[in-house]
Amino acid sequence: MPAKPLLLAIDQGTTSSRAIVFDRAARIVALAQAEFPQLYPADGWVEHNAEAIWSTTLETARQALAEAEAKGGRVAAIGVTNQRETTLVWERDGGKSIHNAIVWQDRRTADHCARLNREGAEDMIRARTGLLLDPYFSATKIAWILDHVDDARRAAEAGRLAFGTVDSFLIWRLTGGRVHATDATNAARTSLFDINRNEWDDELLALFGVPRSLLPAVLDCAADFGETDPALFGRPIPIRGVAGDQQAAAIGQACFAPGAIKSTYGTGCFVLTHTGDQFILSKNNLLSTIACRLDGQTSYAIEGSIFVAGAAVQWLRDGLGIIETAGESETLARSIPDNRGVYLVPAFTGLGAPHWAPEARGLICGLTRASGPAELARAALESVVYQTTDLLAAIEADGVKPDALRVDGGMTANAWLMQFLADLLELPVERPEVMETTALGAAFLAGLKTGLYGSTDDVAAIWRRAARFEPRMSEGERARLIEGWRKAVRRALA
Ligand SMILES: Nc1ncnc2c1ncn2[C@@H]1O[C@H](COP(=O)(O)OP(=O)(O)O)[C@@H](O)[C@H]1O
Ligand SMILES: O=P(O)(O)OC[C@H](O)CO
Repeated sequence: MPAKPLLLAIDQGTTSSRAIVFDRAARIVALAQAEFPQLYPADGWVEHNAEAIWSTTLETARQALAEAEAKGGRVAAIGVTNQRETTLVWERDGGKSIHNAIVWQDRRTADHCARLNREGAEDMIRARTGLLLDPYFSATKIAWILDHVDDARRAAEAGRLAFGTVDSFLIWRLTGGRVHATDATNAARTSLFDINRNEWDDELLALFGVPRSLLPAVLDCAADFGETDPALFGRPIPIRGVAGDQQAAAIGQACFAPGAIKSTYGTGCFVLTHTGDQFILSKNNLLSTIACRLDGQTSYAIEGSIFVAGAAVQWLRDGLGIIETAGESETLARSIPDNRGVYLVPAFTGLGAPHWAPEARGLICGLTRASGPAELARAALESVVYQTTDLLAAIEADGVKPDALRVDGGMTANAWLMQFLADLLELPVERPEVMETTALGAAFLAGLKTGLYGSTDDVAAIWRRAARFEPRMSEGERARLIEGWRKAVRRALA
């Protein structure tokens, strides 16, 4: 009998690299994870060492693969998913990165963006890419590397350098420098890719000062990304799926139909709503982006990002010291009957969508002499929910009406929070059995290309719900709580 076919997902995230092997039924067979250092060389700068990204990826992939195959299966293909926007430039000869990776959170190119904004470029960028003009995206990070590393611009123009987001860099390394490719979802986060025409855009390249010779080929999410160098895993393994991590999570949540929506609650929170094969330009400060591209068919999404979600709970633990574990936030929140008028706006690094207010800072209001750890913990958890209600209001104002929210990420372990979320959104909240939805999405893509799954319907049939939270709060109570939050946000913005 042939060995059971397995899929290896490489999930290269902001704080760690993970490798997970799934069987066809989406059961986890093996998992390995390795953290790597965050580098903060100057105020607002965030970098990763390219070799640390590579070595943790290779090490965890080898570990998970060996463990899974020791149990009797055989990895048939690899899917790659990654922190998005993070930018690398490397030498085509030898593959050495010419600078640390500049991470998505890095704000060093704010001036460059402000200049382009003054020149009136934002409308054109928005219409073609669906993105705002912001240092978050790759284009100005590439230009910064070319302008700050000796001889880089000349080398780029001579075709000696390659650019890639993390997926592309890993594919280059995994294939021994034979494949320079990315997928449409990652290309869509660079500000250089026209998501209507599905092509790199010469005017955007000229605007940001990026030579075309640097760019990878853009493939479907389920496609032939080459075979791994046999020296890495003892045999060549096909790479057949790639997607940015938030898009991969939407795929892992089987969000394939217009209106399907997922929210990932990790350090930050990312909400993606599928809008079908229509590119809808958000009129409410959300991003429009590619959800997935399969068989040349592009589907789109509207995305809202919140910078502080689980990070507020980390602050309760590491900043205030009022809890020892993240799970204790739930016990504290449950210990009081309501929020007693206390609100926290966790604008620690400004506010993301739909406010986009980098200058806003956090505030706590409504304190009385009786306020204590329970009120603060409850306010921190509630803030994550209120921010999601702001996003959902913007999504609905863009004309999309979801009928349930699929959630994943570390914070969704908190059942109190999930119930409060359902109550405030007036929407059922669904938590899946497999919480590793990002890795699962990458595995699904590789499985689609290798024929392990015949279609996205096969994938959707595998998705299983573990819990469903139904809204049950009265309308009056809900309106009162949201009004309190809106007042607090107005104060933070002022
Ligand atoms: N029971 C819980 N209640 C509230 N927050 C939690 C709970 N468990 C974990 N978290 C938060 O979830 C985050 C970790 O989630 P994870 O999905 O691993 O994030 P990331 O991928 O961004 O590192 C942390 O910020 C942690 O504080
Ligand atoms: O690595 P994560 O999970 O923090 O995700 C990062 C996002 O892709 C940034 O856009």
